Amino acid sequence: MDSLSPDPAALPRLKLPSLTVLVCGIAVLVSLGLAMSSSYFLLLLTFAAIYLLAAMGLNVLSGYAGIVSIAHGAMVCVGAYATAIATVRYGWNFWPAAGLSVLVGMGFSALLALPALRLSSWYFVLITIAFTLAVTAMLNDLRSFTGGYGGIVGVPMPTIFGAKLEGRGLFLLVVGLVAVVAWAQSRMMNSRIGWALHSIRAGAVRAQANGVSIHRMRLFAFVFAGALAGLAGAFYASAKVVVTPEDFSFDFSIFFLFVVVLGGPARLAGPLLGVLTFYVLPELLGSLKEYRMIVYGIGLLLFSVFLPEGLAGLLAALDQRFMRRGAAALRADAAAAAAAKSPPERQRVSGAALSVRGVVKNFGGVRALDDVSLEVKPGSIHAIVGPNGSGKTTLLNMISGFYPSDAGSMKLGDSELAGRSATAVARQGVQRTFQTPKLLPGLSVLENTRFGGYARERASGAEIALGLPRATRESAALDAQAMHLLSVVGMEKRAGEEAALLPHGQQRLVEIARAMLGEPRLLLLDEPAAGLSLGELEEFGALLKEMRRLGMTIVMVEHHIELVADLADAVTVLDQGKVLAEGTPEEVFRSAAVVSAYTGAKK
Ligand SMILES: Nc1ncnc2c1ncn2[C@@H]1O[C@H](COP(=O)(O)OP(=O)(O)OP(=O)(O)O)[C@@H](O)[C@H]1O
Repeated sequence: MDSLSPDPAALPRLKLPSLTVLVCGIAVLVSLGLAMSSSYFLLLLTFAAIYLLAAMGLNVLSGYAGIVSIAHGAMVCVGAYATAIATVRYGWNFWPAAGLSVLVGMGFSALLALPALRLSSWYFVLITIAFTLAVTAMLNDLRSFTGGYGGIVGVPMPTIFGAKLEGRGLFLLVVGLVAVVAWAQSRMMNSRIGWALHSIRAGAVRAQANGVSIHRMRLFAFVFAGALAGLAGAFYASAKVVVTPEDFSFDFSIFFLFVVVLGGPARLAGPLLGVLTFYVLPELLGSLKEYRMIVYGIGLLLFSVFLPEGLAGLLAALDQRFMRRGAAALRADAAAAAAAKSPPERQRVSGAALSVRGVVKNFGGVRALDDVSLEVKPGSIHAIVGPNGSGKTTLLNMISGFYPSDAGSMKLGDSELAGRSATAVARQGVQRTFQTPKLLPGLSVLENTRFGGYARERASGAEIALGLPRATRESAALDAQAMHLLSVVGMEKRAGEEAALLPHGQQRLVEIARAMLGEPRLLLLDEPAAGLSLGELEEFGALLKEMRRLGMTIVMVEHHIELVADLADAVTVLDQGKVLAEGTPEEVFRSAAVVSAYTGAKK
């Protein structure tokens, strides 16, 4: 067996059957729609598909990006009114009106994004509530435009080649759109876009360290959700023929959040399962309809205790129990096959010099770094050592842009790093690992490693969503490179497994592979050897030497003195925020001052 092939005995458990569930669910919906002769049921299923379209948008915003919005129903409402006003008052055809609804949904959603980029989540939730109430109030107040309480009557059906789509035709059209959106969404969420959203949800640090612009990604999530809400609104108006403020009461907005949360947030099949269980089922069981809000409340209580990952999470767990191969494992297989077929060459890296001069950092009254300077030569390994609390991690956090400096300069090659955000520093070619590994939970080893290539990917979001050749080629090539790097750190056999479940030492190796895929000009490692066994330590040392041979510049904070003595070209010793000594390992570790700082012995 090729060394890159995953070991079948350690094959990962199946993960995320979400796409399969979604495809089957859509197939069931279509079959039901085709079999139904009752126009009531057909209309019910049409509304289910419309709600699904809207909920899929909210899943990106609240599920994948983790931004809780209660204003989604209000977005559907503005979309519905945009189509109603354009068609009924101005005589537009349905299609341009639906286009307008999409734009209006995107516009309102982008407006709502502005406070979300600045406020804490609680304040933002309050703003979404206020927005929902304001939209409802406006519907009544702007009577001449919206028709007030009576609403707007006579919204036309869509037409295709002159033929009106009613009943089954409208149903199939909406389900067709749902299928297209689901297909595009599954591509996006299994690419750098989905990983970037995931990293924001998992904590800004992970996102910034990979060069993700948090503002841009959040704005994308808002605009995407707004577009789908607007489109769903257009179909809602058309299917209903009449829109009134009553349709868009407050519980309409809450309904979408329930559907996403109880269906399974950040899972492709979540909204489908949510709509089927919390809309179609209560409607079919007639009497339950009256008690819908009570059903939601009880559902929320039970789910929060027993099924925090929603219905889709339950399916994934069952799946994990009974099946062995899944999307993550299959992706790892494909990457292994590609890497084995044409092994990516280990290319030379153009490591940059790092020059830190007079850096100062205060935390309140604590001076964590006091006039610290160091020079790191390109293509060398520079170790930073010192007793606990001497400022080593603070220095790495400042170089990588996570802490602003109070004074001093930090230059990578010719570019100044001081004053730049962590995202900008990562995009300058600085990659880092953390004392406690920060991998993306729920994603495989390969996917986590692939995320390291985020800033290198050139295919646009649209190319990824549509699966255009450049995006597919680029993704496959990076998958193969990631697999190769995993083999370099000895983790290739675990490529399809969930990274966050591995022992810490192995997670650290995955983090190093992730950082290497970014082809960094400077690699910062924070205690990389912690938790490694003796054998792993030896392999790790060899790996760092190989990286240096390829030209990478490495700065590592490390307590393991033997490893530092074996690897480092230069060492800087920090003590109480000051540079205590610098030089080669031999010079530094012979210094009486250094021995005293470590042992507490008198000089
Ligand atoms: N975010 C922070 N807020 C307040 N004080 C901080 C913060 N980060 C670090 N410090 C303080 O700055 C000093 C240096 O801490 P730092 O974590 O950089 O040390 P270190 O050398 O990396 O220690 P260790 O080897 O234990 O990781 C300590 O006194 C610490 O308490």
